[in-house]
Amino acid sequence: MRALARVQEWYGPHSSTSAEWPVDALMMAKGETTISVVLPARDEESTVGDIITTIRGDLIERTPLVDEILVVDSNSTDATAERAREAGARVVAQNDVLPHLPPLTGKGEALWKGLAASKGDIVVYIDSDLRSFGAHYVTGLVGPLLVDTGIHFVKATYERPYVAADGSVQRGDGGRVTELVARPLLNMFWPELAGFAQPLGGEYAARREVLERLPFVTEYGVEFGLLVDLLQLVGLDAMAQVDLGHRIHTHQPMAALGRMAGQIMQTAWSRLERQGRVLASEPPAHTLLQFGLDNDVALVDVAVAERPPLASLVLEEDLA
Ligand SMILES: O=c1ccn([C@@H]2O[C@H](COP(=O)(O)OP(=O)(O)O[C@H]3O[C@H](CO)[C@@H](O)[C@H](O)[C@H]3O)[C@@H](O)[C@H]2O)c(=O)[nH]1
Ligand SMILES: O=C(O)[C@H](O)COP(=O)(O)O
Repeated sequence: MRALARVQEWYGPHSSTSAEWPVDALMMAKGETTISVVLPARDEESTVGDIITTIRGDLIERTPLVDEILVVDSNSTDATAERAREAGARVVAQNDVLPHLPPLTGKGEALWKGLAASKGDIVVYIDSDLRSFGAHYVTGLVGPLLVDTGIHFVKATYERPYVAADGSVQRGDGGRVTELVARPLLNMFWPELAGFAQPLGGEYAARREVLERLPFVTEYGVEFGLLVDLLQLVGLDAMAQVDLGHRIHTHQPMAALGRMAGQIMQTAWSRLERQGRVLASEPPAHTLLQFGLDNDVALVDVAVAERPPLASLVLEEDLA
């Protein structure tokens, strides 16, 4: 656990640790508020089941804090959907949600479809590749929302080790795109968000009414886009941060992280342009030339698309 006292002033006024949100106290604060946990999952058969089993056992059966567990199967080719169903989640296929819309791809699309397919007043997003998950991830994220009506969004922070293939652990070396791309960009252009220590982390919770008013960038631009757009929509004072201890997940190879970095830079550019802070004489290129170990070369597309706020879609469909 971080020495929170030392970093509290940087984490912002609404910072806490998961230990400050015991489940019994949350049950008293919950009242009629309903809570959905939404897990995007692409080929996560080895981890998704254990995460759901923990949520179901601790936060539905033992203490009924959570009302719904929804897995969005993001075009998996493995047994993700079966493992999730066996463990007790409702599973929807990403492309089966709002099927009249042409499908888009990636994690942002999974999260937007998860919002559309879930019902809770509070939506908690949790990645499905976590190897360090505990029920305190969910209780920590919903705590500030249940007790303070002025808080609309809660983002996790944690220590992120790098776990090498041989099992050796390097403290502080995880989150490479976070440290090399996302945090420098935020510090340059949205310094109010610099206190979010893990801006790319996949664990956060928000009120449905707020999420439905936000556009969702597709692919891996989604977390960066949500943070910047939330700052504009609700302001920093409605955004909280909770320390969940540590986070271990499945590391992607460097080339995949290069593509992720490209998508995040495209997202940052789109927000700078939208906020009138850069004037583009031509749009940024969205191809990335990548070199492999054996001089193999690939030209990949790192463009991101965007889903409109869900509330605007519902309104359009109501009017049609
Ligand atoms: O097309 C996709 C890609 C990923 N995922 C799921 O999204 C989660 C996170 O994806 P992952 O590939 O594990 O991302 P990371 O390498 O862990 O990237 C980090 O940085 C990303 C960019 O901000 C965030 O989206 C991630 O949550 C965060 O963990 C996992 O459950 C995936 O199965 C999908 O559902 N669909
Ligand atoms: O947040 C990040 O930077 C990416 O998830 C990569 O994380 P990793 O370096 O721990 O694989």
